Amino acid sequence: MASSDAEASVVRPDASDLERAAEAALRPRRLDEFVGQHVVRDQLSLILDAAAGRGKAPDHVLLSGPPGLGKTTLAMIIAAELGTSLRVTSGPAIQHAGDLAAVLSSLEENEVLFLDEIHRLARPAEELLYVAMEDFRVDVVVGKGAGASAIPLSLPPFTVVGATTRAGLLPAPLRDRFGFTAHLDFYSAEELERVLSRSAGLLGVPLDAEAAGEIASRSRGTPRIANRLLRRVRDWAQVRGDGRLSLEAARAALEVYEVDPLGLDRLDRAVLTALCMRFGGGPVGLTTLAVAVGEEPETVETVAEPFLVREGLVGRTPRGRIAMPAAWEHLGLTAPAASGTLFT
Ligand SMILES: Nc1ncnc2c1ncn2[C@@H]1O[C@H](COP(=O)(O)OP(=O)(O)OP(=O)(O)O)[C@@H](O)[C@H]1O
Repeated sequence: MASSDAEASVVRPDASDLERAAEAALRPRRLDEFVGQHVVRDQLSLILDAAAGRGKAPDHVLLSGPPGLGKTTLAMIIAAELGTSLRVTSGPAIQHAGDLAAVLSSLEENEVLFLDEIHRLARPAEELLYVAMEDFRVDVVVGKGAGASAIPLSLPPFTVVGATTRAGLLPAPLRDRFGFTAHLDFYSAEELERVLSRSAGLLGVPLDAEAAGEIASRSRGTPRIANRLLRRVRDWAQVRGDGRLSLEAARAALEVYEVDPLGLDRLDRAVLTALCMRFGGGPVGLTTLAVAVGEEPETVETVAEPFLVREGLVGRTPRGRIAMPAAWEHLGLTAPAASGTLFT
């Protein structure tokens, strides 16, 4: 998604470059500051303590889950807890196997290599990565064609932390090279309230408990969105209020940014409205639906749809997308009697 799209909406879970800079200040630095995800935290803490006790690099770690739930944050925490540095790259940034070989061969002992969007690595780079992760070796190919030969180059021990929003797209041989795989889940409203009160403390703004509750309930279970909404409420309180982040300030600011009580934004509502009003509740194909709302199919599928499906507003069927009863209700519309047959 283009960064301009991300900046245009406060509730999309992706982050633009500007957004990332604002986020950096709010990132938890250590495992005990990381809110929620208790099981993952506990498992990770065992792995890190054991590795520290042995004085060795821990197993490779794969983190999966939707955007904005803390994968990058956890990778940084892993490096910090191990007292080592973090090298960051991503699947799309690696065009050729040689690019990855260059990164791997410059790693220092026990460093952590964060590979974001690992499902987007090109196949030759993926194959090079298997060997590097398993045998701590890269084969540097010299020459071309029949005269080409591979010179093995040993690497110091290191840990790969891979992150993906699409774990299902990872080929099994790559998945198998990770000794620990964790799936991050959406956060509860109570956990998001804790994220918000920590962030408000760091920003030095007074956040009322009711306001924290209101923002949390409209944050789509996502800390990145919670922090973003907090900053927008802070702006409102500073410019139009008395500086205090009260319930009133939260509601007024969220109205200005068109975040509705479920946390839906303009694109979500456009999708629901098109589904119900133009297509009678569906089923309708993704491409047709995307044209109707003036967006790319990929944006509708990866940005709007997961949350709408999770909230039970949209259903996916082999014949296309359908509006669920909750969608009609949310828009204040009455479902046509015939649409009931879609669910039987
Ligand atoms: N468990 C948490 N506790 C407190 N803050 C969190 C937590 N998880 C995420 N955050 C906040 O949310 C922001 C987004 O997190 P992060 O960048 O780690 O997400 P991500 O899963 O890597 O997203 P993407 O896949 O889009 O890169 C961080 O800046 C951090 O402030």
